[in-house]
Amino acid sequence: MKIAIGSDHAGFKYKEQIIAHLKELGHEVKDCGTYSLDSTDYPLWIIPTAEAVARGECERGIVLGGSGNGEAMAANKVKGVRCALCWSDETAQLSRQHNNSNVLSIGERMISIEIALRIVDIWLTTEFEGGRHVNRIAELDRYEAGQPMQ
Ligand SMILES: O=C(CO)[C@H](O)[C@H](O)COP(=O)(O)O
Repeated sequence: MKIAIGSDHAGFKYKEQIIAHLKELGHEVKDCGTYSLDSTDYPLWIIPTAEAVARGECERGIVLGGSGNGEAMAANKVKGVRCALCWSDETAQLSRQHNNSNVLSIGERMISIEIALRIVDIWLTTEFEGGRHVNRIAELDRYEAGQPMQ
């Protein structure tokens, strides 16, 4: 799978470790930065990561920051992106099964690297359930396309 990944300074260390992990698993990685621990603004790196997924260059994306909150917000500004902030096995699993998330957000200051890597593994290998969730996502897509909810 081709995976885009991006972080700010607060997610940089885990980004580097997750890149190594993904490569060990045989995935192709597009590193969208940042490239150092120097303080920076997360939208600069997260939006391009999400855009790589939205335009189909990458199948999935992973974004990281201190909490992962702003990173999820930034990624979800990009049309076609469904970014989920995950902090446990179950949130990672459900973000795929119910939400068909195509971008994963992780907060480096919130969880250990061991949990982060397990979340990545679960998120990459869990399938979307479909069924009742298909229409819910279609409703989001319709709203994103400018159609009224009712
Ligand atoms: O998680 C984040 C956004 O949601 C950022 O990584 C965090 O706000 C950076 O904080 P600081 O500039 O204090 O290192």
